[in-house]
Amino acid sequence: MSKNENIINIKIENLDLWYGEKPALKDISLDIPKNKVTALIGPSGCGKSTFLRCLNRMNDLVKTCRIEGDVLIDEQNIYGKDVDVVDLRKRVGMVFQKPNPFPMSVYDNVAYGPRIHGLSKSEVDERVHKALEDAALMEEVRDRLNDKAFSLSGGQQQRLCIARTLAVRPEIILFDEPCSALDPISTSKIEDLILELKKDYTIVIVTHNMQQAARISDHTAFFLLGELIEFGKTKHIFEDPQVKSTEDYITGRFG
Ligand SMILES: Nc1ncnc2c1ncn2[C@@H]1O[C@H](COP(=O)(O)OP(=O)(O)OP(=O)(O)O)[C@@H](O)[C@H]1O
Repeated sequence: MSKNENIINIKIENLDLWYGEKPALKDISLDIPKNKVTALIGPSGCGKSTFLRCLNRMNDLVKTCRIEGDVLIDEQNIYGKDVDVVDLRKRVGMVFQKPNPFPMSVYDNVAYGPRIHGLSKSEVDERVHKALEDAALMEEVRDRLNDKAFSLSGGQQQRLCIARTLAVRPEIILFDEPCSALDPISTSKIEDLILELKKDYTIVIVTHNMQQAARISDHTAFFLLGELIEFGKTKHIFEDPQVKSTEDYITGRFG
């Protein structure tokens, strides 16, 4: 058993969310363990991305969105009045479905966050190199640091976005279907990387790919129509689900 086996990193309590009048999340309670990969699965529109975005308050950007309930990170309520959202998003990084590098060089993409946070030139340089190494991209871009980020392949761009996230040293990384725009080889590289990253980070990933959830996650949460139907160790969810709708979904009977 690893030293962090029982440490809860994110505690979600009775979370409800509405877009206008329409409920999108209903009374979700869930404990996300530290240094593990937690997968969020469920059919399209069930609220996975909405739930993920609650964890770094990305839904604050949606005017019609209203949230009730608590999200505690290391026991601090991130919806509390005194919370600095910029600081929160530094602690909780996010990688999106489509690689979204900035229109600048490979180096500047990764240096962007550390520069904004006021680090010195040598500190920035160290962060960029470490992040590119940790994102398993350095070998491929060592001689291309000044090239435009858009000149990289899709899979390389996604690892660049991961490096950009790592460079600000978050504690938690949220992945919203990070492989859906990638080919199988790039997907496998990102999966290997996620398994490597969980040693240092808590990871929450939305995926439509059942095999991917089974391969890389320690815990799986199954959502349906805005409700959390079942949550548990991935092995249990996939081999011995307790709820019929979970079984129907993972065996491909709907969704
Ligand atoms: N900005 C928004 N404004 C209004 N409704 C939204 C908004 N974002 C999502 N919704 C609605 O909330 C519900 C949940 O959407 P969400 O994107 O979280 O689901 P999902 O499970 O991630 O879906 P998918 O797998 O297709 O990405 C859907 O009915 C969706 O239409």
